[in-house]
Amino acid sequence: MTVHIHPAIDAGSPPADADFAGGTLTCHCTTDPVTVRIGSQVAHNHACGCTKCWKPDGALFAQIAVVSRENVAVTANEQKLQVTDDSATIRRHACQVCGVHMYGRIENTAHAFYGLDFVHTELSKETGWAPPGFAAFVSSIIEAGADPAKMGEVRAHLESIGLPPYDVLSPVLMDAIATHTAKASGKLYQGA
Ligand SMILES: N[C@@H](CCC(=O)N[C@@H](CSCO)C(=O)NCC(=O)O)C(=O)O
Ligand SMILES: [Zn+2]
Ligand SMILES: [Zn+2]
Repeated sequence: MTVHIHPAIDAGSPPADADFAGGTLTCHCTTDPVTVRIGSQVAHNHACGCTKCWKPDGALFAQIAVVSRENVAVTANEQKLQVTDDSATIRRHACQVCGVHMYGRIENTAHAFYGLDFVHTELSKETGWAPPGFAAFVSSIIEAGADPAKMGEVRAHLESIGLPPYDVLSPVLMDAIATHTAKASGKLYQGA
């Protein structure tokens, strides 16, 4: 079986451009598309298997990265955006017409990732974005209907294309969350 992860990832991601300063994300509407200007490079780009992140039709995974919220600006047709789930930590702003998620924002100031927005770089025509470096929430693809018997094959394929598979986030991000929690509870000195 050939495993298809995501069209942009299957095609092979171009390398990051060291001087890359961002680009414009455009939704899939053929008329009056929503556009979002990203004013910097992104970080922690990854394949995400969770059920909440937007995936192109037929894709097993989403491709999603983070960027400082001050570098995210809706530049056209903002009236078409609606939050998919008000109760989610990440408030995903989706085009109501085509369904594409344009950015996800954390409004909880106490959250470890407050200040970061979640974006799908494949919505931009520019090249030079940081490519995905790992796969997160891999087991979650089962929740979306993937065959549990195929998980060994999916994980082996992710490894083979340089995306180490994790069932939560990457160790770097999980350590960042735990550090934030430990500082908040006083187990770790705030200045560490
Ligand atoms: N099994 C669940 C997991 C969903 C989940 O926790 N997703 C993560 C990662 S999204 C980007 O990497 C998360 O942080 N979610 C918070 C939120 O969505 O608000 C499932 O698959 O649904
Ligand atoms: Zn749209
Ligand atoms: Zn996700």
